[in-house]
Amino acid sequence: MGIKLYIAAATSVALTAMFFYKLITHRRMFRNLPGPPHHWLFGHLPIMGKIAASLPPDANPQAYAHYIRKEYKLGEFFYLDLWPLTESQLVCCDPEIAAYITQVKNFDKGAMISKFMEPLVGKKSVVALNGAEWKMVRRVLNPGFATSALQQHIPNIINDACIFAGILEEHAKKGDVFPMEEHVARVIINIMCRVALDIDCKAQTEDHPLTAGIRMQADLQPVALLARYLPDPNPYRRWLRARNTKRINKLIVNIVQDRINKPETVTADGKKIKKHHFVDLALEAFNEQSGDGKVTGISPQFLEMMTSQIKSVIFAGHDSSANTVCYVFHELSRHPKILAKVRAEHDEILGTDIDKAADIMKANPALLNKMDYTLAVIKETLRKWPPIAGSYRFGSKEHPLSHNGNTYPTYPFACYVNDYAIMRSEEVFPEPLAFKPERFLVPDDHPLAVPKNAWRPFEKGPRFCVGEAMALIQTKVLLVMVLRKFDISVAYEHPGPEMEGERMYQTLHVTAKPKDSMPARVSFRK
Ligand code: HEM
Repeated sequence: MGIKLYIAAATSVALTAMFFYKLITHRRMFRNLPGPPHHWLFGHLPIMGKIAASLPPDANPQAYAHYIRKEYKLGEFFYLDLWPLTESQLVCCDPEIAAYITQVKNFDKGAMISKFMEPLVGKKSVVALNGAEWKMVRRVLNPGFATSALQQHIPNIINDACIFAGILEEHAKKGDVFPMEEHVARVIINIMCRVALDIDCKAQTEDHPLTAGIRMQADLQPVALLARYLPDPNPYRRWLRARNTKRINKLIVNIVQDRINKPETVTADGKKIKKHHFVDLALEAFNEQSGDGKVTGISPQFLEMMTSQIKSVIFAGHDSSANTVCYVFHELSRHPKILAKVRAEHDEILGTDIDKAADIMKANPALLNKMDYTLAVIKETLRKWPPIAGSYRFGSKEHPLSHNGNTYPTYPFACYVNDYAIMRSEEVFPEPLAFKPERFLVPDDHPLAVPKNAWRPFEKGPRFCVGEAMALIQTKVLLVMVLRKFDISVAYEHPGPEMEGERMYQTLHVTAKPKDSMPARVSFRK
């Protein structure tokens, strides 16, 4: 007994000593590094706490580093000592430093991203993989989202947008207030499922099990501040998530198996019909890489890889796109002159008969490429309201940061390329809180012109968003089908918390979702 006690006491003394040794050496790393005031015992945790307390409790944590930078007048980059809560960070708020990390060196994705995304998309997701495995999966993903494949989907995207317009029409007749994000998310899920899986899950009008599973999984993500860093403390939620994951996986595996067993489709004269759905193109690409030209044994590993990628595109794609559409509606509702210019552009390109717009676009999808002003509006929305704040990368011993003649370590830090801070920076985007689509239309020597590498809502470099083209196409189509028919307004029914005067601030969902899903009212255009 005596010996056991002695061993227990000695172990706890040794563990405490190790903890304090780690604490002191860790905190000392920050002595000469730029950053906000540093506490010898707590590092920057009190600063994080202070900034979090100054914002609404459900504000998306992607904004924290930006507000720390503003509050402490920090420069192009700074360090945050957040151990033991999470990895300590090198926060990058400058386009050129961001380019160094993501475009020039393309540092590996960091651990934070796997922690947050794994419950949604599995262990083998393109979003979190690195090295050769990532390269292989990315090659599999690219063809399904290339512009040539997407062109084939435009008629169906238009059909989904027409159903969405019909749903808004019902709301316009009722004059009710409804959560806009929920409707937009459903139309986008439908589009994603068509493009990725070649299924019409009728997400806008029926409760397909896949739609329900996807929405439920997103809603089960823990959103409290600490839950982003620590394991989910709610065992019931963890169980629900695991059960829902099994259901979603089963649905997707069945779809993939059906596609594998599906006979080749051929034309009357026996030629193979070119495939354009992601699931088929991904299967083809996997086959090519496996070298035998045919999927033979469907191994559990293969199915895990496929399921993970399908979930990745659906989760990475639907939430971010839906949130973007909501913020476009929001900005246009309070900028009537900009809205009038968008409508005028649609009239000019598609004619003034709104009911013919769908057929005209279907007959000539290239018309969407002519909508320069609409594109500028979408880009400005993504600048101000990026659904994903940036990229977490592992620092590298071999590649420190050179800045103004000095060298700074990137290792052992998580390099957080903070696109949110870059795109809301006064020095990079004059009047960052103003909504100015003309930033994207002025010549390079204009004071408003966007500096190189500064607009990065889809990130840049080899790991830029695989769905960028698709996100832009579906957003344009939805705007065309809706804006000339309806006036949309944000309709919070009660006063409540705000961020920088914004009632519709970004909260944490899978990406950055508008507060309370954007309560909205729709009326027929006056
Ligand atoms: C407005 C809509 C969207 C925005 C703002 C957006 C933004 C981003 C950003 C910032 C990243 C990089 C994340 C990081 O480095 O950790 C990313 C990656 C990714 N996005 Fe998107 N995205 C959007 C829509 C989509 C769509 C529609 C898809 C579906 C195809 C998609 C699929 C992906 C995938 C698979 C990755 C991981 C790429 C890789 O690591 O190689 N995204 N997205």
